[in-house]
Amino acid sequence: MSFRKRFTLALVRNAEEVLLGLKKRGFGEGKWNGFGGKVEAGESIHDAAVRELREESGLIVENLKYIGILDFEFAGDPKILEVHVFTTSQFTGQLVESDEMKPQWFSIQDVPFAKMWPDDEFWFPLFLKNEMFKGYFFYKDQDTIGHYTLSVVDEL
Ligand SMILES: CSc1nc2ncnc(N)c2[nH]1
Repeated sequence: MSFRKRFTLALVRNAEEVLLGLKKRGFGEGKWNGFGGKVEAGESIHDAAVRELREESGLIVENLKYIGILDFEFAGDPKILEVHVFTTSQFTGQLVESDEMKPQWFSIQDVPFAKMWPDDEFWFPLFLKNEMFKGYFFYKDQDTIGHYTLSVVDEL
């Protein structure tokens, strides 16, 4: 029987660049990720996204725009990761490297997909075109997508 666990994923961007973090340990180690993590009990998904972004990058944001929902399932694991994706281009604060994450700006012409989760290559183009999306990715192992669905939506 599968069960869902909610996560957040925040992508900070400006006209030319997107902010990614190099995961230095744990799940997804060695990959450039968005910033995010678990939604704690009693916390709204949006508040969790704001908190995780500050904790992992040092950046303070008021408003995050909700742009997508991505469900991730891994073969043999009953836990489905329900990832709520947000973006913003308004932020304050200074980038901080933590023991978990090393933040770095990348040109949107040169997103390091080879060192990111494989699903990113599918939905990043929708994110960069400011489209809203819903996706489901089944991972056969941490590096291999077995099958997926991805669609542009008018509402989440
Ligand atoms: C578990 S699958 C996954 N894809 C991702 N893309 C970007 N940032 C993440 N943290 C991601 N996790």
